This record gives sequence, C-alpha cells and structure tokens, in this order.
Amino acid sequence: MFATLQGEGAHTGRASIFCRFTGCNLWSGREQDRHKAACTFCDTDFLGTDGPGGARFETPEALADALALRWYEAAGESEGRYVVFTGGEPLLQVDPPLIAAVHARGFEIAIESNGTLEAPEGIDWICVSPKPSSRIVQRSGHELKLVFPQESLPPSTFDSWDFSQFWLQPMDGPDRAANTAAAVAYCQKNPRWRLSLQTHKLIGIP
Ligand SMILES: C[S@@+](CC[C@H](N)C(=O)[O-])C[C@H]1O[C@@H](n2cnc3c(N)ncnc32)[C@H](O)[C@@H]1O
Ligand SMILES: Nc1nc2[nH]cc(C(=O)O)c2c(=O)[nH]1
Ligand code: SF4
Ligand SMILES: [Mg+2]
Repeated sequence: MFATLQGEGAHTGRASIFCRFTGCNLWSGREQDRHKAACTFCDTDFLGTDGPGGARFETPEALADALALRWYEAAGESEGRYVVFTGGEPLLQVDPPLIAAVHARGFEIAIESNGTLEAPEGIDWICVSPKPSSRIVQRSGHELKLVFPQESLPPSTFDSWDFSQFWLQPMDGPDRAANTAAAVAYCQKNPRWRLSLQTHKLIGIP
C-alpha cells in the first residue's frame, strides 16, 4: 500500500493510494512457473504481504482505515481521495463490504483487473486489461487497457466491447522499444486507440 501517481491510462498523473492485493489467478507469481502461466509477461511482484504498508487486514474497516491514514500522510486533509485496487488480481478479494467501507471514508475507487472475474457494484473506475488463454467476463467498464502486442489478442478483438476508452500499453520487457513503436503505429492508424505509457517507470516512482 503506497502513495504515488497513477502512471497509466486515463488517470495518468492523478494522486492515488495504490493497494496491491497478493495473488493472481493467471500466474502463481513464482518465476519458475512463469513459462506455464496464462499470463507470462507480468511486471509485478505480488507475492506475500511484506511490501511497503503490507499486512493482512482482519476486517474491511481496518483496511479502509489504513488507506485513509496513507492518504492523510501523503496529502493531509485534501479532497480527491482516490484509491487504485490492483495486484495480483484484486477481484479475487475486493467485495461489497470493502467497497462500502472505503466509500464511507470518502474515497473514489478504481480497479485494475484482468477481467476474468465480474466486478462488484460500486467501483467508480473499472480498468480491464485482457490476457490470453483466459475467459473475460467483465466486458464493460471505463477503460480497456491492452498490453500490446499479444499475438492471440489483436486490438480488433475488443471492437464491440462496452468501454468508454481504449488504450494500448506497450509490453515492457526486452522488446519495449519495438513494442512502443508498434503501438504508436497502431494508434496512428486506429484513432480510437490511445497510447498508454507506464510513466511511473520513466521517472522512477512506484
Ligand atoms: C500487474 S497488473 C495487476 C492488475 C490485474 N491483474 C491486471 O492484469 O490487469 C497491472 C497492469 O499492469 C499491466 N502490465 C503487466 N505486465 C506488463 C508489462 N510487462 N508491460 C506493460 N504492462 C504490463 C497489466 O496489463 C495491468 O494493466
Ligand atoms: N504509478 C503506478 N501506476 C500504475 N498503474 C497501474 C499499476 C499497476 O501495477 O496496477 C501501476 C503501478 O504499479 N504504479
Ligand atoms: S493477470 Fe495481472 S497480476 Fe496476474 S500475472 Fe497477469 S499482469 Fe500480473
Ligand atoms: Mg505496475
């Protein structure tokens, strides 16, 4: 759990508390399993609860209090409380009591999800980032953010899906430069798609 700026997509630059849940249904998180995972390009360590601000919270209220304290430490009494639930796959854990407890403390709630689980009611900003070999059930939301390129998931797959915004995010890794050039070219030919850069990595913030 850490304060930073949203680095990607529609809300790039927005002050946020990131709440990274442990565990994912598309990869164990262990390097030795990566090659046989459904999602092989993950850039994130989501194993365990020993990261900054990490803990196991006994109740939704306890987690929501910790988020409010983080916001206060970073931004004092300011308006605009914003939390991004991510992971790992946050929809394995985020549930209506947590959403209610976090809303009760004045937060807007965003989620970053792989789309394999339906989002509960009440989340204010739903970002779905589809992965191969997975059944996507969350086919509507605010932002579809496709890591690009993925051979089995061309952007046209999502033409009829009910999202307000469509973003291409170059796949980080050894081919990041080539992937970025390919994403730029795709966006220029297909103006419905915009380029999402992982700006936090460019400037070295979490
Ligand atoms: C680590 S995931 C966690 C949330 C959720 N499990 C998901 O996949 O959307 C957060 C975001 O990072 C993106 N991401 C993961 N690995 C990436 C990579 N190598 N390059 C670019 N984006 C990546 C994901 O697609 C997702 O949009
Ligand atoms: N600054 C920052 N922005 C992000 N947007 C999505 C992220 C994620 O890992 O879910 C992420 C992240 O890890 N850091
Ligand atoms: S679905 Fe998300 S958290 Fe899970 S392995 Fe893929 S990018 Fe990482
Ligand atoms: Mg990240």
